[in-house]
Amino acid sequence: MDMQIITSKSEININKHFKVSAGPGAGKTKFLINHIKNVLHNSNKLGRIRKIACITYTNVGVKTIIQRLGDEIDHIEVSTIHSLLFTHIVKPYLYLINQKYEVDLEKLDAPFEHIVSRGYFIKTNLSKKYVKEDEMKKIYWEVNGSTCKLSLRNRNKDYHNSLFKYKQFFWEKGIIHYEDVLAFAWEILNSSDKALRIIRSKFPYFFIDEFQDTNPIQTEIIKLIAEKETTVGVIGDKAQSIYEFQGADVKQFNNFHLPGMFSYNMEDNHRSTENIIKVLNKVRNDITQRNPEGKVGRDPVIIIGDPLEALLKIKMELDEEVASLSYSNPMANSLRKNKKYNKDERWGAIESVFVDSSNPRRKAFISIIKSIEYARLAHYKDSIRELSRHLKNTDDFNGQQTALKVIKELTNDYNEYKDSALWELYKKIVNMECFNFPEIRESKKGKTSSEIEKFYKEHIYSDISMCVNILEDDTLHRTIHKAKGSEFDNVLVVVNGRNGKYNEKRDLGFLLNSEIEDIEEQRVYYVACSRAKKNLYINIPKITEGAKSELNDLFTIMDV
Ligand SMILES: Nc1ncnc2c1ncn2[C@@H]1O[C@H](COP(=O)(O)OP(=O)(O)OP(=O)(O)O)[C@@H](O)[C@H]1O
Repeated sequence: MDMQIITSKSEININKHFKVSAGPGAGKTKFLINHIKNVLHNSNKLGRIRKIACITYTNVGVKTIIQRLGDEIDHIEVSTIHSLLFTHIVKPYLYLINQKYEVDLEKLDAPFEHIVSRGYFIKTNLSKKYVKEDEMKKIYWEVNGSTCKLSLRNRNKDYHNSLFKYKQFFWEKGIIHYEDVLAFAWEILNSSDKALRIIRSKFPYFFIDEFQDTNPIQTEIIKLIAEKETTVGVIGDKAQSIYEFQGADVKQFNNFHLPGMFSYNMEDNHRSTENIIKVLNKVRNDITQRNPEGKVGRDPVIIIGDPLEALLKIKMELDEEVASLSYSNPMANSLRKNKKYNKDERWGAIESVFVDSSNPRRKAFISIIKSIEYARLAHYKDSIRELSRHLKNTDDFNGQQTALKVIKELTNDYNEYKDSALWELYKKIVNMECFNFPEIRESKKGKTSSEIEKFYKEHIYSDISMCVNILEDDTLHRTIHKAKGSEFDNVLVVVNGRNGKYNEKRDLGFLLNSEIEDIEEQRVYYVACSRAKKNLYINIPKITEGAKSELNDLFTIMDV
């Protein structure tokens, strides 16, 4: 079938599978909203328990779509793929395949992000096979015959049995990870006609936004569901595929085809000004976007110097809100907290920077810090969930009531410990007597302190808390990965290099020598730039004369 050009307002056949491909700001999400309304008004397949499944990549995306649907949310389930599959397939039907996995079904509540457990890793024989603990972040599932198999990214060897054993330590506690949800759901649907029939009958329409970041198992699940009864629609943009590290594979979107499927394209960019679209068109070779509303603004700016100073300067000049989009969590947190990013410090995920020889204490402390930071952003659900699993005693509400009390106290007293050594928070926590971990033996006067005592006494709370990854970040200062699908009037894109080491050829490559089809990092910066409606700023630490003359005609170049 040929590709047809549509706009976000076009009406298409509601009972045919479809795929929409288009660049940023083309109106894909707007089209999806209009299409859902079209289905709601014209389909006779919907009912009280027969709904449209509308899948988006993050919970922030879910919120956006719900807002954009307005009052018309009956007969629609807007959800992330993990949440939908967990609720409708894994939770009710895991028992069908659980003989093999032995998940504690009584304790199974909701899926978790996989955080590498040193304790469980040590209990496997993986280190004897020269697998490093850190590599466990790269664990993934792939379809293998009628079941799924565990592997490690970038490793060809078969580690399935050992990885399975590692995972079982979580499963026997009722903990399953997001990646497990997809694997379990696929296996259930592949082996149970009943489960497949039920999901098709619950969802006669299945639409998926941001499909360029689908992973191979998700694609297989969608194909199974689409075989009959359910109409599937996928929407995406190959240049916005930025989750390769989580197993997303853009080929899945490019090659996605269903029998009888219609393919559509959209050509315009309704979001940004002509000046910004010119930059986007320079980065991208496969399409040239137009600016149908003729929006014109100021030239984008390359601003050289410290990111926080750049942000403050732009805010002052525009006298408007400015969103900052960074590659790493610590940088995003630093701009949100108005605290300078120090590239000489050891930045990284909190799990990798937090040092403590006692595993229960380390885990509890990481959770306590995460929980405080989530609560400060009013993400109370995540905050309570993080904390309640470390409490000494549970209550009638699975520890949630006690967790809430603790969180309230810790957030009220935030100013007392935020700029002090972690030791302040540690003493506070010990006094609360709510957690179950061994206390740190403090050194006597004049004696050398242990590494652990030093760590707690030499690290400032606010530095460590910068390493917390905000799960569902809807603040103005986020990582680029969390800005997918969003848009802001004014955007500052922070390009500060890998681990604070800036290399112009590599880091500004998306503007100087674009290879976005091959280099994910360049796509990430492309996505960031395309979030801007009115004003785009790109912050870099320095610039060469060569780059200046190359970028002069599209950008204003200035120092902080
Ligand atoms: N036909 C249109 N006329 C005017 N504005 C439109 C039209 N279609 C979309 N828009 C506006 O353009 C902006 C981008 O639309 P939308 O978010 O749907 O694009 P998208 O293709 O999903 O973007 P991305 O992939 O970059 O997240 C939104 O502010 C939307 O309201």
